[in-house]
Amino acid sequence: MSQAVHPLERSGTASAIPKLSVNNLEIIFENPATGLRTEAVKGVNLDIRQGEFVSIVGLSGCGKTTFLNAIAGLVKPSAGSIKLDGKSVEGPGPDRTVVFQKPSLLPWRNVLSNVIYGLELRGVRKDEARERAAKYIKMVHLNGFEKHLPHQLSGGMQQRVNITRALVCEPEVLLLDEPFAALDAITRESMQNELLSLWENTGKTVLMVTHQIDEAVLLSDRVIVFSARPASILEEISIRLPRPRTPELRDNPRFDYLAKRIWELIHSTAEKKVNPEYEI
Ligand SMILES: Nc1ncnc2c1ncn2[C@@H]1O[C@H](COP(=O)(O)OP(=O)(O)OP(=O)(O)O)[C@@H](O)[C@H]1O
Repeated sequence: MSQAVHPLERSGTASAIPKLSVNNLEIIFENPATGLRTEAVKGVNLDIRQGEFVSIVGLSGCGKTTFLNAIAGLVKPSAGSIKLDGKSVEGPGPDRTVVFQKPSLLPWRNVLSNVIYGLELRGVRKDEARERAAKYIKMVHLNGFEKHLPHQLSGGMQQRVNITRALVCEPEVLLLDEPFAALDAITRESMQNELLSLWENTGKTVLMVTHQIDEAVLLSDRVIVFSARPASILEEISIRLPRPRTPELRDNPRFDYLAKRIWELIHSTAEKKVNPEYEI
C-alpha cells in the first residue's frame, strides 16, 4: 500500500506551537435550582497539532461532549484554559465549527441554500458562496441534489449536507460530535471514507467524539481515552497505521490490537465509582 503524505507534512505548516492547546481544563455545572454541582471535566491537558485527526472515546456521560463544546466556545471553563493558535478561546468563532449527531438543517431551504447559509451570515459574496458550496457539494457526492429539500434526502445524505455546511465555512478546526452515530453500518462506512478523503484534501485539524472504537482507530492519528466522569485523560494512543486508511485495514492485526487496548481501557474505567452530583 502506498503511504500517503500526511496533510501536516503536505501543507508544510508543521509548527512547534500547537493548533489547539488545552491546559488543566475543569468544567463544573451548577444547578441554580438545587445548588448541586456536576463535575464534568477535570484536569485535562491536551495539545493538538495543525492537521492532526484526534478522536475522543469514553463511557457515556463521562464528559466528551462537554469537552468538545468547551473547545467550540459553547461551554465556559470553570478553570484552566483553551488556546487556539496561542490565543485564548472566549466563545464561538469562525475558526471552529461543530457538527452534531443530528443534522440541524433548515427544512425550508434546499441543499444548496442550506450549505451557503453560514456563508451568507458571514457576508460572503453570493457568487463566491455558490462557487465554494458547489466545490464541497461535489466532494461529498451530492451534486444533482442541490435543489432537494432536507425531507427529500435520506438520513445519510442529510448528515452529508450537515458536514458540507460546516466545511464550506473552511474552519481551522472541525469539531465532530458522534457525526455518524445515527447512520446504518454501510452508510457510516461510506461517510467515514468521505470524511477521510475530505480531511486529506483540506488538511483541517479534526477533533471527533465517537462511541465507535473501530471508527476512532480507522480515522485518527491519536485516540484520547477519557476516564469515567469527571473526564480526565486515561491514556493517549498513537495510531501508527499506514495512510491512506481503507476499511480493509480492519483486517490488520495491529488494528485489532489497538481497538482491543482502547476497549480494555474504557472497560477498566467503567468500574470506577461515580458520584452523580455533589453539594457545594
Ligand atoms: N448543561 C448542563 N448542565 C448540567 N449538567 C450537564 C450539562 N451538560 C452536561 N451535563 C452533565 O455533564 C456530564 C457529562 O455530560 P456529556 O454530555 O459531556 O457526556 P458524554 O461523554 O458526551 O456522554 P454521551 O457519550 O452519552 O453523549 C453528565 O453528567 C451530564 O449530565
